[in-house]
Amino acid sequence: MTKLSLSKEKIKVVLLEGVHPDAETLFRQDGYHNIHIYKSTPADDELQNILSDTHILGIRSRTQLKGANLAACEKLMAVGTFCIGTNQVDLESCTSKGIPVFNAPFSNTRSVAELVMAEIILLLRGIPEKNAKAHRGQWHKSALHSNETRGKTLGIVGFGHIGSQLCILAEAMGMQVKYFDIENKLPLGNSMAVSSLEDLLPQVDVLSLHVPDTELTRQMIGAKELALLPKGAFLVNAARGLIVDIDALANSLRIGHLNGAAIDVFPEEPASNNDPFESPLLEFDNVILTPHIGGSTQEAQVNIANEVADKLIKYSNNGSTSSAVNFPEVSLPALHADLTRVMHIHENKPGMLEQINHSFSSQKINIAAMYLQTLGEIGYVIMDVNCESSDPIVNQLKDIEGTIRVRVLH
Ligand SMILES: NC(=O)c1ccc[n+]([C@@H]2O[C@H](COP(=O)([O-])OP(=O)(O)OC[C@H]3O[C@@H](n4cnc5c(N)ncnc54)[C@H](O)[C@@H]3O)[C@@H](O)[C@H]2O)c1
Ligand SMILES: O=C(O)[C@H](O)COP(=O)(O)O
Repeated sequence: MTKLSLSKEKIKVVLLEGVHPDAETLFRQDGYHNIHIYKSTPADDELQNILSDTHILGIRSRTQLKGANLAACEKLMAVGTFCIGTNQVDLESCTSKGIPVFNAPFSNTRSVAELVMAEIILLLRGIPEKNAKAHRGQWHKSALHSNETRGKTLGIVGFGHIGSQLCILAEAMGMQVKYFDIENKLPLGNSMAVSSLEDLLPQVDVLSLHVPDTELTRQMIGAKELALLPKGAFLVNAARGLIVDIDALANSLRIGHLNGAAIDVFPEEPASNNDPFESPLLEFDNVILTPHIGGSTQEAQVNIANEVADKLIKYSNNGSTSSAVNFPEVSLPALHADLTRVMHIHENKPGMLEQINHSFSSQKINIAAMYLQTLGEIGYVIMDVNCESSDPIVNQLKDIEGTIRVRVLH
């Protein structure tokens, strides 16, 4: 069995934010027992303390791994975001520290699309308002502003995994789908691409957002864009809170321009279920408010736990970085019993390989196999070698200027 330079007993795995227990099970089955589980994100001081000796960290969308938190991660080897989004992590800093970040790019796609489809039906029937009134003892039987989905136009912003999955569900319900994406995307079924957001907005009955949180998407739906939607339209946001100007949305609902909304994500979200939730949208009966649960189904959480834990374990056990979001991707075979695997993460600049090769030849170490991949500023080279002790070569490799990290498997 392959031995890690740091034994599995010593590798500290921290799983925050109630990551599904299947992840812990997978780590334990593989021999990792130094596992620490937290239901939410600890407060900043405690978090920094926890992170100071953590080797493998699992988070969901809430924990911010930036600035001081990331600076506290002196021993961090790999990060798993047990969700789709990775905007909560400073990916550039992770890369420059030689830390690969893994996510689950489509394990909760279906869950989000189903929730959004359900919300579209409820909004078009005016259910949120009728439900709220019924809870207050008011009977509101009326067909006014109550419509079928069939024949209505759904505008989708971001035609990626979730947007396109939603398109399939919406078309099955008889909706006409029009979408805007910054990339050229294949129109599925009868859907039609629209060349700009401004062109899309006036054409839709319901607008649903499925873009990541980036500099380009932050506040992409503000007062101007809301005004371009037809009077009586609906907005759904199950993407990220900062994509919509929430005050402009509240204003549009207040003046009766929008007829309702379904919002799952907010510019500021409570750190845990014990913290209060505040939003300018609380006053509106015609708004469905959900606590960022688009991907929170048993099916999705089980899939995510297994997918991300598996990627983290593979990286720790054999160095594979397949589907890392910020790192050169290398898929490695199992290490031959007679060999030692030396993994060298370095700044991607001319002359590195020459120096690495020279280190091995000067110590008369035969290289049995070599794998190399680079991505932007970073290079990752893996050598399976014949050597009695790895300490001398590791020390020599660490001395090469531009070396970020060296790991060894026996
Ligand atoms: N509410 C939840 O629980 C939940 C669950 C999963 C994902 N999400 C959010 O949903 C987002 C989308 O998920 P996905 O899996 O579909 O991602 P994806 O990467 O598959 O698709 C995103 C699409 O948005 C497009 N895009 C990016 N910038 C754009 C811009 N400025 N204008 C127009 N299009 C743009 C991309 O080209 C891509 O096609 C995630 O980034 C995440 O933030 C939320
Ligand atoms: O990015 C995601 O996948 C969603 O926002 C879900 O995040 P969560 O796991 O924190 O609910």
